[in-house]
Amino acid sequence: MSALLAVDQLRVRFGTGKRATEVLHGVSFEIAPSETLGLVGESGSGKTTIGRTVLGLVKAHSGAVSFDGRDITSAGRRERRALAKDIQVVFQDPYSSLNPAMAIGDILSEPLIMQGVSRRDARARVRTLLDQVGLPSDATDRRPQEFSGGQRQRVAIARALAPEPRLIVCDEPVSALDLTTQARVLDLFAEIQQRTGVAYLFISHDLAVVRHISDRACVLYRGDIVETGQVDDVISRPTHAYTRRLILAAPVADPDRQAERRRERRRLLDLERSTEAVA
Ligand SMILES: Nc1ncnc2c1ncn2[C@@H]1O[C@H](COP(=O)(O)OP(=O)(O)OP(=O)(O)O)[C@@H](O)[C@H]1O
Repeated sequence: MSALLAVDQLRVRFGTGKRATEVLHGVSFEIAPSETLGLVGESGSGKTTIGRTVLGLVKAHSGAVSFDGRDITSAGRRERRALAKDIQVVFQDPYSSLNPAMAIGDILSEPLIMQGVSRRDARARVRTLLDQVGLPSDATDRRPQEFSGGQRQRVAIARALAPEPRLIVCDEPVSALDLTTQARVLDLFAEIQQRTGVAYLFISHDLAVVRHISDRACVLYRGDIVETGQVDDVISRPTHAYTRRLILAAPVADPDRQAERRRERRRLLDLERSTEAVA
């Protein structure tokens, strides 16, 4: 695989001196062009920190992150600006990620104009973007608060697509949406990938969501990747106890099976705790 993004032995620490805490302990993975890599793990495992490091918002303590062969970790301001076109982001909360004072047309055209695109071309591009994410063209004059959560997330996706990026970091982009809207937005991500060839680093705590969208998946546990593979293999043949627990945590309709899964999850958790106590 020739990697679009390569993360190699990434360590991230927050704080300094005695107060420094390491939250990523040497994480490595790659994403190929047009591929979706799902990054799954419980709250606090370090998923967002990985995404923010890829976006250049968090400094690596050691290790390397390279995009298309260029080292991102040591990129200066000018290189960062160039990379910002190639690597975009969609955040979890469509309510706080869009400026409520701006009309959708301005939200989408402003970054293009800042890149030197003429106002006229930017307007035409905004119409195409709205069409691509399934929003009506009259959305340009309306403000974010006039839209539902799912529609706002479509605007956020359109904004990420505007500079024609090659990678989008999707940080829990459907977690704030109801289940039906989640499925529609996930389908939109897949459709956009087919059309544009963009790659995704898809961060989620939800294994079902990761399974729906990803080609491969990495399981992150307390700052370490404990499992990597084709998403169906990771789910059908988990090798790490934490992955097994994660799978058992997903709800099933049958109450007897649900109770059985709960017991098995508790057993694995007790086993893990007793192993930690011995260590
Ligand atoms: N700026 C920061 N300063 C200090 N600690 C931080 C900072 N950002 C994150 N952390 C800590 O790093 C750890 C990993 O956080 P991170 O947000 O990456 O986890 P996560 O897996 O994305 O969790 P969640 O799903 O809850 O967002 C947590 O213990 C968090 O408190």
